[in-house]
Amino acid sequence: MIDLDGTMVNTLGDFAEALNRMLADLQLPAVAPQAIENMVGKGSEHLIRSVLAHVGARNIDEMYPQAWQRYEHHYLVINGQFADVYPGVLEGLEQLKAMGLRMACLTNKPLSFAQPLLAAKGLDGFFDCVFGGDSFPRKKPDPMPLVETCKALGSMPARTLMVGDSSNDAQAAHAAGCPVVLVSYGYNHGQPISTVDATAYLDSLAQLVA
Ligand SMILES: O=C(O)COP(=O)(O)O
Ligand SMILES: [Mg+2]
Repeated sequence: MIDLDGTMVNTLGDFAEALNRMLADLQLPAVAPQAIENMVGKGSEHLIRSVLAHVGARNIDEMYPQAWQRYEHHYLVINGQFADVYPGVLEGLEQLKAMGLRMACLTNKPLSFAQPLLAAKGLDGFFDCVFGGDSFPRKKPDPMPLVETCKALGSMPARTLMVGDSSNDAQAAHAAGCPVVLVSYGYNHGQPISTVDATAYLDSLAQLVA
């Protein structure tokens, strides 16, 4: 099970672009990409609410439905244009595929954002299934998405590796009973990844099989 944002694709540019187009529509000030980095990983609603609070919006609950509608519109237009696959990802996925392993992409991103992004970056062919933050009633760090993904893969949690970039992924994996490997270059809410308990830490997905 491989996470998407911060693990396979650096989507910070996409988030910044879609959020700033949303903020312009709402006549609110823009946000810097560095400020967004710490807010990514807990799904779109958390991200939008955090950004609205960051720019000093009032009545966030009232504004939220329109903010989400503008964000979704803009995100789907720009999806992948300001995002890059991290070095070593393609190599790592090819190595895993060559071992005959079944693979799932498991992200908190909405499924309607995740699928076209994987396709645009040429990563969709590696995965037997793709699940988003809206595929199950609860998101990571809840263990539910991992438990359900293991079922879809036909694999026991204890024999199913989660690969991610944040404490969200690790917490969900621990609770689901899955081993977890974390990459050092992702987002992790602004905290060093070494502060999060994991089976191993990698600087590149190309190191995973070794
Ligand atoms: O919070 C998001 O939208 C996505 O985050 P994830 O791909 O790291 O799960
Ligand atoms: Mg992530």
